[in-house]
Amino acid sequence: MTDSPMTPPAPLPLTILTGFLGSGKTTLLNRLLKDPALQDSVVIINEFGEIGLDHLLVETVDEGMVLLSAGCLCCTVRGDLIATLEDLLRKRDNGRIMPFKRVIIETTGLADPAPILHAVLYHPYLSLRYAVEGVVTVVDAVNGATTLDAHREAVKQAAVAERIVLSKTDLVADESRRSELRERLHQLNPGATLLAADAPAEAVIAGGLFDLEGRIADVAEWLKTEAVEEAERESHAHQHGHHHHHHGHDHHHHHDVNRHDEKIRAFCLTSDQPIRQGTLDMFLDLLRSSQGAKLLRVKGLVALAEDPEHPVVIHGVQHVIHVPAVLPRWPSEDRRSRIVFIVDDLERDTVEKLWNAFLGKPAVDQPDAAALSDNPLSLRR
Ligand SMILES: Nc1nc2c(ncn2[C@@H]2O[C@H](COP(=O)(O)OP(=O)(O)OP(=O)(O)O)[C@@H](O)[C@H]2O)c(=O)[nH]1
Repeated sequence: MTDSPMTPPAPLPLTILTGFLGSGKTTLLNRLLKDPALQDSVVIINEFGEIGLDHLLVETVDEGMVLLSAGCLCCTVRGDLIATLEDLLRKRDNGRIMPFKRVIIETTGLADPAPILHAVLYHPYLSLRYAVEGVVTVVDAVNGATTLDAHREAVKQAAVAERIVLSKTDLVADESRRSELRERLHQLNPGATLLAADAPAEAVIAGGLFDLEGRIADVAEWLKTEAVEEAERESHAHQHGHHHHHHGHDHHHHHDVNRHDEKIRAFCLTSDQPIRQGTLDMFLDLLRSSQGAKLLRVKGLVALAEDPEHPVVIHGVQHVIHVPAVLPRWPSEDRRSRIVFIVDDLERDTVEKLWNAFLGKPAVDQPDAAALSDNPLSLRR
């Protein structure tokens, strides 16, 4: 297919690579960039990330930008990430740099990936030219648990990830320690795919919403609603289980009430009926304005009543909820609208009530308007 002046060019996949200080981001990236699948990538490293990419450098193409051996460009951002992303597009469009096919942003270890996601998703032009594939978070198997206990940034990085790469497992001989960390990460972010440090490049960087050719890949994989729903059932059963052994039994599970990740949870809301565009917009807008800071991540696939054949993909981070893409078709037989929420200190119930109210669904614990007026015992005549 050739691009005519009328059709906008296909958006370039963009991946955000994050992970706590020293977790192994650069090590992973160095390995990935040698993979042919990631040729023609641009890597953007922010100003604190001055790590040893030097041995890969072959040629300086522009100020602050270097050509890596594997056909990747690398640039270090000192200022504005937005300006850099725009500049890269301009140079690519003018043929001044290679026609890169993908952008990878490596953040500093203390970064919250949310503002980076915001920057791209909310930008009127960048959001058209870049397709955010998601966040890849590196978690170090040696220090992972301690870091999660001590730093909320690390918990957030893991909570918003599409994929979590476990590094340094070679340094942890004790399998039970490794599986404990895996279990904790799964509780924190049931939708994330857990990968080994030597996982193939495509699995780490792509495999999200878009594949390496920029085509829409497996949205179900991206949403992972089943994993989220299952984790919800488990945690529900777990809570109920606790009520039954109230009489001073030891608890097998050690619960630290101060643990950062206890308040971060994921859940999934669905609807069998297509939703009117206006209703969806109002729901998301009200949620965003009332709970914005607590919405670490919102992602979904929604059937609109106006055009049920073409589902829309919802992408949101905290105060910004963006509708970047209308899919050409449903990715599977399942045509339910599904929205996955990753929230911080926000009850499922709060969001669900709002959702039900907007969709006109009767709430479970309170009768809807019709039930009230039809009820013979109701005081209304
Ligand atoms: N044994 C082992 N060492 C690793 C692994 N991954 C990274 N390392 C080592 O961990 C140290 C930190 O790795 P980096 O890749 O620099 O970590 P980073 O996340 O980029 O670090 P910052 O950018 O400084 O936050 C280095 O000494 C790496 O060699 C791994 O899977 N196994």
